[in-house]
Order: sequence, then C-alpha cells, then structure tokens
Amino acid sequence: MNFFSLVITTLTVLVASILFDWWYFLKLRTKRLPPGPTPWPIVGTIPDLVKHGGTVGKLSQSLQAKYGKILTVWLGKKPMIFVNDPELAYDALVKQGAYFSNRVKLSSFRDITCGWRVLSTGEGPWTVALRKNIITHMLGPARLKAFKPLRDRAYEDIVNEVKSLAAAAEDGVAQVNLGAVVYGRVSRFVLGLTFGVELEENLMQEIIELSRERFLLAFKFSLGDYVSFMRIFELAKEFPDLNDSVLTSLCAEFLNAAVHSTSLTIDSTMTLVCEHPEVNEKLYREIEAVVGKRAVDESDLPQLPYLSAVIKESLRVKSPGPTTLTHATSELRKLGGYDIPTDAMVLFGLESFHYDPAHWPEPSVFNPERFLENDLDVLGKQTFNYLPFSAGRRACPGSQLAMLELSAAVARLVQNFEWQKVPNAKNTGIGTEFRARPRSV
Ligand code: HEM
Repeated sequence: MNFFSLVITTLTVLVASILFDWWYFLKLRTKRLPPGPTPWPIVGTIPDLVKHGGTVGKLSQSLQAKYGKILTVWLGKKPMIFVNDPELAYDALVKQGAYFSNRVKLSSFRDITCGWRVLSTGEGPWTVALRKNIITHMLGPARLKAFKPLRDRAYEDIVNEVKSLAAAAEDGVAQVNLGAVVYGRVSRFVLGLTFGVELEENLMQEIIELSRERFLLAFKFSLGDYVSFMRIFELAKEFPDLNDSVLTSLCAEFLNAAVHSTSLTIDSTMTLVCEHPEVNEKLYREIEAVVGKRAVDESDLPQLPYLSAVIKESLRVKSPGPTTLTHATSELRKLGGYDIPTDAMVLFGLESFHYDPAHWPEPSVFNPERFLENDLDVLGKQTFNYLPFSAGRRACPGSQLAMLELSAAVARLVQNFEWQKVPNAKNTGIGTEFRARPRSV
C-alpha cells in the first residue's frame, strides 16, 4: 500500500468510527437515562473526570448535590451510571439482582484476564461455576479451618518482622512500612490457600512480584473502550476456554483480590488507631482483659466486641474502594424510574452510603462506638447504608476470610507494639510509614 492510500484508509476509518460513536451516543441519548452534566462530543464527561484527579468516586460525589443520588456521566460514548442511593442499590443488587450482575467487557482488561475469563470480569454460567467453586471449596468453612495454622504463621511473622526491625534500630523503635510487611505475609498465606501446599520462599517471592505487576496492569486505562477510533491501535486476540494462561490469570486474580484490600485495610486501620489514642488505649485494654499476655487467637475474636467495632468503623470510613466494581445489566432495566441500558457501566457508591449524614451523624468522624450500639452485618443484611463488601450475586466472596484476617492481625499489632505515625507520612500506595515500639509483654 502506498503512502497516499494509507492516509486515505486511515482517514476513512477515523471518520467512520467518529460517526459510529456519534450514532451510538445519540441512540443511547433517546433513552431516559439518569440526569448528569451535558457530555462533550466524542469525549463525553472525561474532562470533568480529569478535573477530579481521574477518580470516578470523587466526580460522582461532587455531582450528587446537583443531579441527585442516581446520575450519569459519559466516558466517551459510554454512559457510566452512579447509584449513590442505598434503597436503589437494594433494588438493583437484590430485587433485580438477576439482571444487574453482568460486567462490562473493557478492552483494558482483556489480555490480563485472558478474554475476561476470571471471576471479577466474567458473567453467565462460567462465572456462576467459578463463584460456587470459590465460595464452597476455596473459602468454605472446612478449608478456612484447615488453613488456620498458615494464617497463624502469617500473624506471627508480621509481629516478628516488626520486632526484628525494632531490635536492629538504635533507639529500639522500628520504622516500618506496615502495608508492605502485611502484603508480603498475607500473600504467602494466600499462596498456600491457592496451591494447597507451601511453596519454596524464592518461588513465592517471584509469584508475589509478578502478580503485583499484573495488578497494576489491570488499572491500565484504554481509550479504545470509550472512543472507537482508538481501537485501531489494539490488536484482536483469541483466547481458549481453559488453559495454563487462564489458570494463571485466575490464580493472579485470587491473589490480588485477597491480598491487596486486606493489607490496605490493615494499614488504614492502624493509621486511624494512631490518630485516635483513646481508641488505641481502649482496644489494648480490651485485649489485655480478655486475652491477657498470650497471643490473640482467632478463637478469641467473638469475645472482643470493641475490636470488631474498630474494624467495621475503619471499613466504613476508609473502604479500600469508593465504589463496587462495574456492574452491567443483561437487558434494558428500570431503576428509580430511569432506563438502565445494557451498554451502561453501573457503579454502586459504597463511600456515598457510608458518608450519608442522614444515616451516620458526623460521618467523617472515626467513632467505633457506632458499631457497639448497632452491630451491623458487613453484607448489608440490616441496611445498605453499610456495605463494605457489596451485596447480592457479585458480593465479595472473601468477606469472611477478610474479617478474620483484619481482626486478628490488628489485635496482634496493638497487643505487641505502641504505634505512632511517622510525622507527615503519606500512604505510598503500598503502605504508610509507622514507628512501632515493642511493648513489654
Ligand atoms: C478488606 C478486604 C476486602 C474488601 C473491602 C473487599 C471488597 C470487595 C468489593 C466491594 C467487591 C466488588 C463487589 C461488586 O462488584 O459488587 C469485591 C469483589 C471481589 N472480592 Fe473482595 N474484598 C476484600 C477482600 C477479599 C478477599 C480476602 C478475597 C479472596 C479471598 C476477595 C475476593 C474477591 C473477588 C474474587 C471479587 C470479585 C467477585 C465477583 O465479581 O463475583 N476479596 N470485593
């Protein structure tokens, strides 16, 4: 092909795809979508998103005052609908759960998930089978019990790693990136759970690094998902149903889903505990009174109500994600009187539920006492105003394991050390810098 025909072909594809996007956009605009800012041609509301630091949760919260608790923004030609009202979320995730449980097939996820074949991006019978396998086999009560010794090792290793940093420090106080320490130890436990055997240290180290790279890749933004002509830069690939690559993707997904939010939440809980010395003191006294000097065990957790309240309040104030993953409908549905087309990405605003002043007085104040007065379930059984693990058919399958790990790890950290945040320490993405002085246990 000579240069001239190449230019003509490229321009034709460009104009055709712009016209296609325009037609697609106008077709969707005939629906009665939830309100929102008027989108720009081609790019939609992407400029507003950029103004909000690229964070969809922040964009939706700032638009909520003007447009209400269900609203639409446009990522190029694609509508993204935010549901920030707990009652509408209950309608979608429970009453209409069978229709709101699909996922949007974003091309940014295609390669990393071997053609969307992992649990969090899949839908239909394949996903139902995967979820059943995870819930009944990988994370069923018998397996959680069988793998308790590995979890105990992880808690012990976290404490020992911080103790050895303290022993090596001149003033006897460890300076530690807690998120990084927890990430490494929880990953080793989850690898044991995934493969059913303990792997060699070198191999574990290699898998942990590779899976972290994969995790970061999954956040790659692909313009082709939203503006069709950008697709010409992406190559189509075929993926088989189940082979080594699909299995690797499934293991990487499990490892990332299980480790990242858990280590992030342990880090943010300890940050909140450091910022509230009265909470730290009360927590330490509860552990001392119930457990004494021996190491806290998971079997002690039901006797530690204040610890449970601290973890739940931390998940309310600092949910690892401000929204659920994107949901999609399997057919055109109605929600709050609006149309929800199959092309829309639907996000449920967990942070909005958790910060609703009508339900939570002084919502930005960290106050574990709220959960002592009213011990709410984490899967929305009593109210959708508290939903850290989402609810319904796509709710987090790891909530039970996560609550065990969060509670036991935080209890051991408070039991063994006096914690302080390093002044002006910021979360570096993986964790926050703390100073930890071993208590004389
Ligand atoms: C603090 C800890 C955790 C939090 C706050 C959390 C929260 C969530 C949320 C909000 C979702 C999205 C649900 C939706 O889209 O409606 C999710 C999905 C998921 N989580 Fe978790 N999670 C945590 C830990 C875990 C653990 C320990 C595991 C595995 C052992 C896990 C595995 C998954 C998987 C596989 C999905 C995708 C489910 C699907 O698409 O059907 N998570 N999680």
